[in-house]
Amino acid sequence: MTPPLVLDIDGTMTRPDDSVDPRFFDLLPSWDAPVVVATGKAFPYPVALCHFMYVEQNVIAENGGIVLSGEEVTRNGDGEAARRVAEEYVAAGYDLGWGPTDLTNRWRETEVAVARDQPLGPLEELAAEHGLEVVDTGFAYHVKSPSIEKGIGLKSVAPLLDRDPEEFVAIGDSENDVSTFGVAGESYAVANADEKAKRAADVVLDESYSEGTLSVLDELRSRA
Ligand SMILES: O=C(O)COP(=O)(O)O
Ligand SMILES: [Mg+2]
Repeated sequence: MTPPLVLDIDGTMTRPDDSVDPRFFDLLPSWDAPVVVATGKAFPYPVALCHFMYVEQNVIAENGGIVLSGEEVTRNGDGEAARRVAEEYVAAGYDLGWGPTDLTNRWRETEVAVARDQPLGPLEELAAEHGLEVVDTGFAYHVKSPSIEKGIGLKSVAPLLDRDPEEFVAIGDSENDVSTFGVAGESYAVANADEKAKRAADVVLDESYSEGTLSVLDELRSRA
């Protein structure tokens, strides 16, 4: 029996150029267990990814700020506080770093993302003043509620899929996957993962990015 999966997107389903590896479009629709996409990205991104991969929309977005399974959507976290941090950060002369369109925050509801080329110190200070934290995913700084994590999202999605969280195999690349690794029964960090993810994972893979993730899926299928 192939196990249910909880997969991170950036750094895990993607190739080094940040594109999603097209092999998942062939592999995941026929995976005979639930597949949950768990990401720090704004909600529309993973929903669209599942739609175009023709995979059921089981999504943990915004690091657990929004959780979707079937028709059920739950929103958590203090988006208002995160937006106040962003306003004060910009008022202090800094920039969120995404340019005039800033789609990543326009579609984000429960946290704020800041580009990694922006100053981190002042952002962390402002976040702490508002009871929030900053998580570095290797792709962006996320200003978020400390109590919201992907792992908590997995605990809420699993029963909706008639599964225990421990049945899931988790694959990820950064500190925002550590909580998922703690909840899933089996966890893998791709070779490009940050130190926190590598320390938290059961296994650190030799291969990076989607190559690493696909090697795990191949192995899981051979077990079935
Ligand atoms: O949005 C990010 O910064 C990272 O996204 P991820 O959690 O899918 O790696
Ligand atoms: Mg990632």
